[in-house]
Amino acid sequence: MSITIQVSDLQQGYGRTIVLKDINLTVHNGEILGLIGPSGAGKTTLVSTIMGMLRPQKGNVTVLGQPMPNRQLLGKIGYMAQTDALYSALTARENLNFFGVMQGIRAKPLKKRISYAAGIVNLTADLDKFVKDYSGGMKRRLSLAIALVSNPELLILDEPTVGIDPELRQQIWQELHRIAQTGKTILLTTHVMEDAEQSDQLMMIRKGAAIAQGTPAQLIKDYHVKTVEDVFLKAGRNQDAHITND
Ligand SMILES: Nc1ncnc2c1ncn2[C@@H]1O[C@H](COP(=O)(O)OP(=O)(O)OP(=O)(O)O)[C@@H](O)[C@H]1O
Repeated sequence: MSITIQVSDLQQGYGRTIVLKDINLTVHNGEILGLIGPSGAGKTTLVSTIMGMLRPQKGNVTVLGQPMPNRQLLGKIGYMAQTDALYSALTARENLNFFGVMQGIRAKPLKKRISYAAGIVNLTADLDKFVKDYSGGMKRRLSLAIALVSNPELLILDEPTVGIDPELRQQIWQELHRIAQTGKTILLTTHVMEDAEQSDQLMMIRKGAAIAQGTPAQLIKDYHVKTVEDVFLKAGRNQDAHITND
């Protein structure tokens, strides 16, 4: 297995504010890494740094062996942001087409990829509706379809399952596992424990620090608890005890 993402001794923040400290992370191809943590923990900041949208304050980030930021790699990364960046005056199909063309996909394969991506997120019947008439959940699904359209080496999904019903969530997870099995790497952020349980590897972030890392099964074993949620709660208590003792 080769390494898709390598983060070494990362410190990141905005201006003088430090948001993340001492972050080390290795994600291999074919793996799904779940970043889990409470609101404001620094998940999006880490994802943005891996994408190359933010330059590390300290430390290094490489993606597919290249130091980030690196514009040339953007074509190999599919990104679903937390807030939907869609053209509401266009139809869903036109949005998919636009982003596909931006990624350099030729017309014939793009048509196929649009059918595939729309199918995964159950939007086939709504492809020709204007995005302004979409519900919030439909917009999330369309954003996910856009991230899937180019079949990228690395798929980065910021809270992909928000506003998505349990049945469709299951279907999306099946597809994410299938994509990973083809050797692609997936990084996603979530608040949802079911998503965490589905990930191959987890990184729990709280108050800007990585408080636990490993496979869900290993973490449950190491923390002597029954669920991933319990791991998170216990790791959080340990962190607070450390902060109080320092
Ligand atoms: N552009 C910015 N300028 C200044 N501070 C920021 C900026 N973006 C985020 N922050 C701060 O950085 C911290 C981490 O934010 P971040 O969005 O990374 O958290 P998160 O874990 O993704 O949260 P959520 O789950 O709510 O999306 C927060 O305190 C936030 O206020």
